[in-house]
Formats: sequence, structure tokens, C-alpha cells
Amino acid sequence: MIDSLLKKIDELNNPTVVGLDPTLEMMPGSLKANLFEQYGKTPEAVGRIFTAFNKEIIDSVADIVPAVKPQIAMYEKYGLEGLKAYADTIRYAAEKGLIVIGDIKRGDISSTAAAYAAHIGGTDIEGEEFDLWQEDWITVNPYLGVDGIQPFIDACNKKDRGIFVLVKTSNPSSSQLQDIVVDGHTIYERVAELVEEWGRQSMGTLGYSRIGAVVGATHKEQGEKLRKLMPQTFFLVPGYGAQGGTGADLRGFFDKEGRGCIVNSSRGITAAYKKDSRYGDKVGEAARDAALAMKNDLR
Ligand SMILES: O=c1ccn([C@@H]2O[C@H](COP(=O)(O)O)[C@@H](O)[C@H]2O)c(=O)[nH]1
Repeated sequence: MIDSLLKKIDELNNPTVVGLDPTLEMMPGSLKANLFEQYGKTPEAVGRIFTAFNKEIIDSVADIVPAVKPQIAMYEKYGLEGLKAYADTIRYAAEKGLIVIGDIKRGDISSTAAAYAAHIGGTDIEGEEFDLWQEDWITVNPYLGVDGIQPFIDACNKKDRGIFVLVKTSNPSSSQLQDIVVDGHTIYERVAELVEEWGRQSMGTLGYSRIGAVVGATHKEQGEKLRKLMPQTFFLVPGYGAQGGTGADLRGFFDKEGRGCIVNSSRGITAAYKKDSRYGDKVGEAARDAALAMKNDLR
């Protein structure tokens, strides 16, 4: 999967992932009115609204970006109907040829992590295998150490999928824990060393491993340092756009060939139609323009 991701980014000359983080406030009035009329103000209506919205975004960007990243929290908020929208979105994106990064940020003791790893490793029911979620990549939390991560690494290796481990997150208070210095090194540097080491069990053929790292676009210097510390680790870079990260900030996150990262923008692309009244409710058109502008900026 790491090789497919690298190839797809090269093919489209675009290291952008479109984040699918729907909220009711983000939805166009006409779409909401229509589905609330049919299904009432219910979780089922919201699930249908999110699915329809995501399909429009996917249709408008599938030929220009390699991947989408649905954020599971936005769907879980609406219970089973929300999760159905999450799963339907993933299936639709895959049908359109997009790589899917499920932003689920899981992590626990090994027995529980093994259950979470079903997101990428599949579910076995007495010898019958089910790929119920179908994400190609997921995000994971390394706070519990290697026994909480190994089940995900095993699933990656078995199914040729990938994980992005939280290393240096984009949020303002990430420094509270991640920048604590122990024995002369920050916690995030120590996590980076571990991720690079874990990745040696999971190398693709193009110089990067299936064990990637989340590195926030909002931390320019730290990103540059991490690229040097983690030469074989592919980065998922959130924090572009709505959180303030720009293309210029990210130069040092990429390797010498201009590879090594995929940069996420969620609200900056999916809510672009709200920023310019000329788009009206043309969600897809605005998303495509925003994704093309981001591609140019990253170049
Ligand atoms: O460090 C992190 C890790 C994950 N995220 C997630 O990325 C998107 C960002 O959304 P924007 O609208 O582009 O700000 C969201 O799903 C976060 O949960 C992150 O921002 N930072």
C-alpha cells in the first residue's frame, strides 16, 4: 500500500489528501432541507446528508487527488447511522479509485489493539474473513508503547496496508506532552525513533515503510528535524489551511526528490463553497478549485 500511495501521488503529481470531516453546519441548506423533510431531524437523515455531501466531493476531486481521509469522530457522533455513512463513504471512495486513510486514532493494550486492527487486517469469524471497514491506512496512537502497536504492524504486513502513528500533532497544545525533554530528547523525537525502527519490519520497495507518522504542518522546524530523523517514514501532514499551515512551511517535510508526505486539508476544501458566495451551493465545484489551488501551493 505504501508503494501504491507513492505511485498515485507521482502519477497525479499531487501529494494532497482531502479530509472528509462533515458537520451539519458545513452542509448546504438545500441538501439538509430535502433530507430532513424525508427522514425528519434524525440520525438517519444526517447519515444520508453526509453520504450525499461526501459523494459530491469525491466525484469532484477523484481525478486530481490520490486519497481521502474521513475523520471517524464526525460520523460516530450520529451513532450507527453515522458509522454507516462512514463505511458507505469509504466504499464509494474506493470505487472511484481513491486511497482511503481512516482517521480513527486507535491504541490500547495488545489484546484490544488486535481488535481495533480489524480496521485494516479484517475480521475472522471461525475461518471466514470479512473486510468490514476497508480503510487502506488508519491513524494510531503510540502512547501505550510497542505492544499496543504490534497488532497494527502485523495487520499492515499481512494485508499490505498502512498506519500513521501520531508523532508531532498539529494542535497548539501538542507541546504540553510531546515536547517534554527526557535525557536530552523530546518525547516526539523518541516516538519518531521508535516509528522509524518499527518501520524496518514493513518496508515497501520504493524506500518508505508501511508504518508512517503524523506530523503537523503547523510545526515547521520540528517537521524538518523529523524528516532527517525518519528518512524511511512517510508523513501524513494535517494542519494545512484551516489550522494555518502553508505550502512554504512544508518544504523541509519532503525528501530531496519531493516525496515523503501526503498533506491533508479538510475544512479548507470541503467547506470552500462557504467562503465565496459565487459558488452558491456548488460544493463540488468549490472543492475542486480549492484542491487545485492547494496542489499549486504544494508545488
Ligand atoms: O495532528 C493532527 C492529527 C489529526 N488531525 C486531523 O486532521 C483533520 C484536520 O482538519 P482541518 O479541517 O484541515 O483542520 C481533522 O480530521 C483532525 O482530526 C489534525 O488536525 N492534527
